[in-house]
Amino acid sequence: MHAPHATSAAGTQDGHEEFDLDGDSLREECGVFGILGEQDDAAALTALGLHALQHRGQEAAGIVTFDGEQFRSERHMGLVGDHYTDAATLERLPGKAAIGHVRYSTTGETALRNVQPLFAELSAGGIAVAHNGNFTNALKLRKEIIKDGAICQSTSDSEVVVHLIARSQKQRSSDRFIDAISQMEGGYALIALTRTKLIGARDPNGIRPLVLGDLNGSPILASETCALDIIGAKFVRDIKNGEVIICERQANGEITIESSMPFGEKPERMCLFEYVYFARPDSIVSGRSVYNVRKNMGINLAREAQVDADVVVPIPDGGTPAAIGYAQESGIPFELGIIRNHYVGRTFIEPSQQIRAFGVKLKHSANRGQLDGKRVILVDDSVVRGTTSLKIVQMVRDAGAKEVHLCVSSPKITHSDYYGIDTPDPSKLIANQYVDHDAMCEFIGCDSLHFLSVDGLYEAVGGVKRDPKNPQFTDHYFTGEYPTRLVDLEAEKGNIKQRSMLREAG
Ligand SMILES: O=P(O)(O)OC[C@H]1O[C@H](OP(=O)(O)OP(=O)(O)O)[C@H](O)[C@@H]1O
Ligand SMILES: NC(=O)CC[C@H](N)C(=O)O
Repeated sequence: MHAPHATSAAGTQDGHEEFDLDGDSLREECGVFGILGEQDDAAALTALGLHALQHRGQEAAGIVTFDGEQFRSERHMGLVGDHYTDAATLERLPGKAAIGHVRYSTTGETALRNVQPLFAELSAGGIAVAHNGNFTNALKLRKEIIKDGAICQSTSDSEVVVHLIARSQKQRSSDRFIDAISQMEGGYALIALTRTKLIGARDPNGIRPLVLGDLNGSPILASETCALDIIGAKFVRDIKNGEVIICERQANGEITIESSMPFGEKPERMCLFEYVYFARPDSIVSGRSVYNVRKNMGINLAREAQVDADVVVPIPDGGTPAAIGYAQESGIPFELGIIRNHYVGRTFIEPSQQIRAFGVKLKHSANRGQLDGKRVILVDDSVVRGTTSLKIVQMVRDAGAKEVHLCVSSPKITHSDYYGIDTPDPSKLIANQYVDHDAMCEFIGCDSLHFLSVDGLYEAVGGVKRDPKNPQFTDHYFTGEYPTRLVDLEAEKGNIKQRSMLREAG
């Protein structure tokens, strides 16, 4: 969960560029925001919504508006605040309707051509599409449509949906949209903007979140409720897993909302990592306060891993709510023994292991007064490669701690994600490098090492243990049980590479 990776493109013998679809570190996802409004300020509201969703993706941001006649698009590499705060940019994006996206790539390189929303001219008018998630059969479908004459403009999995919408024989844009997504597998929260409609959809398992909001009668679709809060919009409800929602501006100006369940109804399986790390603590995901759930994780961890110590110290920011829960349950005082430098953006850190390790020091520093001579319990939300833990344990020891115990408020990560989280190759996960628990503890350099159990995590989030026959959440990173087929991964024997003739400059 570090900074954006650089374009990972490598030349092949025949001169094509290959893009690694399987990055080497666990990172953010993407965020989507859309509004079908009444005022000519849809771009400004979308920029605010995207700003609130910035934690979900820091590589690039884009907004597409429709002003009644014309679609307008601005897509930039970098942060929302770098591009969408000045009046001139917003003036170039007039219109009452808009969708926007913040990106952290999971498929396709970090380049402008992959920045969303993607836009296409269809025979029935234009359509813009923004996607959080990852399709597990996009490469297979992409090969098929290219063979059939499609001209792909990006290397993103999301573009396949746009092509399938264009190829659909259905009449209404919403039916074309449903036709397209019914061919896709994987995890997605998708939103689309046509001349009259704002469309949203969640994958049948509901792996990725999407909520419906309302701002004075204008419907809003957003990845998280924090994007509604920033503009003073009301939370209406979660979009259901497998639901397609169509908000439409009728000829008389009235906005109607229609919902359908084209794939039938089944229980939701929200991604547990939204609760562990991704979502903002002030968001409500599937009816649960992310902050409270994280505190529960810390409470359950304190019950499972009882450590005799003087102080509980979070590794900020991710570990803070769980550390509060741990301290409350154990009765051990909570202190800010590590201070985070908020001016080190996630983008500061470059993707080589050497510089990434350096980045941890830039970001965190020891608050010696709270650590010196103490037995310290460090609490973090997750351990992926172990880079953060290794450095921070050493830092805390250097600050005079007598003992350092690392308590992690999620289970060991043993499997990669293919639904929108950019995870390392499984061989680079520390839990696979050090299968022996004591060896992992020794490598990290702590006196003891504890992970929350899978059941402890389930109870913290949903109140009950995991049902092994019908798991209530998506949890493959901890269990290896994937909720969908992994079509491309199986077809490409684990080595998913997407070939492109173009290596984009800049
Ligand atoms: O084992 P690693 O590969 O080091 O990854 C795990 C670390 O990454 C995340 O933090 P992040 O750097 O995203 O910062 P944040 O907690 O401030 O969001 C997470 O909270 C862990 O501290
Ligand atoms: N992290 C995401 O949700 C990324 C969306 C899409 N798969 C992309 O790479 O652009």
